Amino acid sequence: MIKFDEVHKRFPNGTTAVHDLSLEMPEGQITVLVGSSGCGKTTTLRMINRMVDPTSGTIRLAGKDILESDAADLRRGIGYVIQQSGLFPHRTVLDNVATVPLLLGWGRKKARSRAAELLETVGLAADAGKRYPHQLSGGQQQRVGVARALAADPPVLLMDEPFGAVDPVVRTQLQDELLRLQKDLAKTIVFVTHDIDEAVRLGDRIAVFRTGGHLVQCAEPAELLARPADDFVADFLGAERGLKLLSLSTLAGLPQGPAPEGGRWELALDSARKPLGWRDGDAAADSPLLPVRALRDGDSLLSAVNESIASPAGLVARVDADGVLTGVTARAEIHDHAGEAHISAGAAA
Ligand SMILES: Nc1ncnc2c1ncn2[C@@H]1O[C@H](COP(=O)(O)OP(=O)(O)OP(=O)(O)O)[C@@H](O)[C@H]1O
Repeated sequence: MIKFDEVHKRFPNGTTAVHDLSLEMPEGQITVLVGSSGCGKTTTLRMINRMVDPTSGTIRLAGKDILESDAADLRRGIGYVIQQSGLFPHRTVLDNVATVPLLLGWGRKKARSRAAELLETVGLAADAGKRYPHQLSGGQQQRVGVARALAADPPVLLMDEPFGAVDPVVRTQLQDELLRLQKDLAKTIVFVTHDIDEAVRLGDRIAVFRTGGHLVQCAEPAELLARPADDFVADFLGAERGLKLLSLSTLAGLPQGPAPEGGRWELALDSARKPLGWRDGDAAADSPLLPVRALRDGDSLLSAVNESIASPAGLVARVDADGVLTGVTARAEIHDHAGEAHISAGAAA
């Protein structure tokens, strides 16, 4: 969908922000650009909607050289989301989202009804539309920013550190929301972050840059984690690279056995057979239960490793979609499986 061919950007002050970049961003996928500060991610992004023009090289969008398009026309097909949401402070949230449809001549009523629909799509209550941006939390403002970028239904979405300014819990919610939206919308998304966990979570492909605007490696997350191209990429991925890889596999397929009975640890269940906690047979009868975090098949192998360490019984409780116990899996089994998952990711890469 987007193709960079030997693209170079040198600013008038002599800084080379992007160095001979050749990179493809496939249609309907999320390509994440990562790298430390100043390595050229934002410049790369802004060249796609012609906020910055390359010094040399070609960028094609759906096969067409973007320099041949009128910049305003080009931008109509490209949504843009930035860190501070960039909302107009004196317009209501609804009117902020309706901005582009109004510019496209949709008429006020249609533009507003589209805006209201989008606010719901991004998980905001209808009354949020009547408020002004400063009356919303940072996370809510980011949702409005996403809604506004989607307003004209552009095939391409550029997102520059969109969730950088919110706390980790809200950030995870926004990431989940984006993945949920993307399942239905299948936009071509280019997403800039310097958070490698965010990149692994969101990216279909991850492009790692280093200072001077050099692309070092572009690969699917599992390949990147299993086979970093060099020490720079390995360092950037961090010492927990093996654990991050486990975040990409799920528990599905891991055998489970019956919950233990008669030993020291017993799983307390409610009347619907949902796990309540671990009962310690050696403790006084009225002792509180120890916490259990039951996992579903779709949960990651990383959360299973974590729970297997946290579980006093060394067992992970497994539940179905309704939270009802299906069985337990032992710590050793999970660790063996995690090791195998790691080896096969390396071999497949
Ligand atoms: N308009 C400009 N004029 C001169 N130099 C610029 C300009 N814009 C960016 N640069 C420089 O180009 C390099 C790349 O900047 P860019 O913003 O693309 O990096 P980045 O990877 O997005 O960084 P960050 O993560 O800090 O946002 C930096 O050295 C920056 O100082």
